[in-house]
Amino acid sequence: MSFNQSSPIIESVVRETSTGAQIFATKALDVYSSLTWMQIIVTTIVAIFSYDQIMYQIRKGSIAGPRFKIWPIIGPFLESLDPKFEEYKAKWDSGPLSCVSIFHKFVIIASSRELARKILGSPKYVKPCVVDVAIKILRPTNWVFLDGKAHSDYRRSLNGLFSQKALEIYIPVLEKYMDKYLDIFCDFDGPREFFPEFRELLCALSLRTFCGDYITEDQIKVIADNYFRITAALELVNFPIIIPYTKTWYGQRIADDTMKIFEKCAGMAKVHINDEDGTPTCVMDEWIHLMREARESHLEDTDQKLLIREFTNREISEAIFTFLFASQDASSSLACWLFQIVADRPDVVAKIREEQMRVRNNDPLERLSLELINEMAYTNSVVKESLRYRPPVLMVPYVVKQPFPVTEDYTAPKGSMIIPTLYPALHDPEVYPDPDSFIPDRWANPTGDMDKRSWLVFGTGPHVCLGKNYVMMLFTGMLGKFVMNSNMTHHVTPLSEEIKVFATIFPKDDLILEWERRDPLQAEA
Ligand code: HEM
Repeated sequence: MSFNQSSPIIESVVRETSTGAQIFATKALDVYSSLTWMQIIVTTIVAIFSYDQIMYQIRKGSIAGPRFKIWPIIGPFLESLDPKFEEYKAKWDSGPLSCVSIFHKFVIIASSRELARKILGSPKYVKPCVVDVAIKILRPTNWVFLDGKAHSDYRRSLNGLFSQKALEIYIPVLEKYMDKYLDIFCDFDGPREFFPEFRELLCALSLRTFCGDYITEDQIKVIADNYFRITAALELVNFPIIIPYTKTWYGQRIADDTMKIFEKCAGMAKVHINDEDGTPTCVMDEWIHLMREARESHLEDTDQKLLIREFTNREISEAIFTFLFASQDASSSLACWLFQIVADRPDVVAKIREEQMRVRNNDPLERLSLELINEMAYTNSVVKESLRYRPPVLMVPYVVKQPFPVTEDYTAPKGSMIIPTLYPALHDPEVYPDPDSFIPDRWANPTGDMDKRSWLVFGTGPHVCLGKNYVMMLFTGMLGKFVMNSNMTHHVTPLSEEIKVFATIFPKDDLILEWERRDPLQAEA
């Protein structure tokens, strides 16, 4: 007997079942027609609320989290619009795995070093979570939405843009703008908030690294002034539909205008490299140069062809936009904490100055190079410790692609958001003794895996930060130069050490600094 032939037994079961179903349907209809509208509405609401609570209990299982969803359906949505560091910390401290549920989203927070690493290194189960509007703002064709092999192939073609050889190329441009901004800072009259100043500095440095001289001062100013709208539009909790004159609408307009600027720059870079046989000086040049090299050599080396393909100006503009997006907030956060921390510690300042003069053979005018930066071991330790002590990225949201056995006792359900947290991992006393103290010297002789597996500032696994070497190079070079050539005074307020969350983290008083020029060859004043 085949599966699609019916037997008498099955027929009778079907007959009885359908009679039962008919009776049930008739009864339900009777009950329904005897209900008032009010009763129907109340019953529906009770059913939805009960479903929401039951689903929460099932997904929560044994992990930490509120016993019930206190605010039905929305959960802690209102709190998440104005995130507080202390609330995050309380959540991390509540257990290695904890949860919240906001609307239909079930969110799992992993706050131990081991779990954070496990999640970031499990591309089979998870992929980076992007907010719904991100597809509209960054455009659906953007490489950041790729997953699995498509993502790793694309990444291989981008890695060359941040290789040691490529970083060397960007240094002269970076140094020119570091000098320019240090002059601006020293010319300011008295103290001022440096949160906006550092955001502009970092935006300018990134845009010059990415687009070189193809981008104009005016375009940089417009992007720097409006960039905060993009950050606001891509916050984790935002309305998924773009409504005119809302945060997401402004964000999308700024993103579009910025990508149009980048597209034009990419066109100019192609002319410079391909038609004029020019030398690369920025990321766009280097990208086009790598494409050209691959094109010219692919006959002998088929692997090259796989590695570098022909990218359109539009594709380049979209990728460069993601670099700006990935770098802007995190780098501004690092700048704020780094300069606040250093300005507060004269002993650290003295050591940086001593090292700067030593590695430059007492010539403060020596231009930066990768070789010189690599010799600045102590200055590099200060940057590293600042990143550990105040990691700009607290958490990295991922989404579960298939049921994920995170621990022996808990499997994260498909579709839930899972957030490995970096701050607790970088403050784990097992790896970083006395974690709440700023101790750059801990990096002189790193022990165990503190600078390897546990170093989660830039994430780990297939999505590890593309710009991590660039960040260390840029900030080591910049800190050395700024500390050698200026005196910084931090005007401490009761909020200086408090942490404000705006995508990344910043001092709550927006960092009040005052700068004055210093002659490194003069004896210390
Ligand atoms: C202090 C500065 C920075 C910090 C702390 C930082 C941190 C991070 C973190 C935590 C991730 C997620 C990694 C993961 O999911 O495992 C990431 C991803 C990424 N970062 Fe950074 N980042 C910084 C600066 C930059 C810069 C300057 C660039 C670009 C030049 C950049 C480009 C990227 C890109 C493209 C990704 C996504 C990589 C992928 O999905 O394959 N970042 N970054």
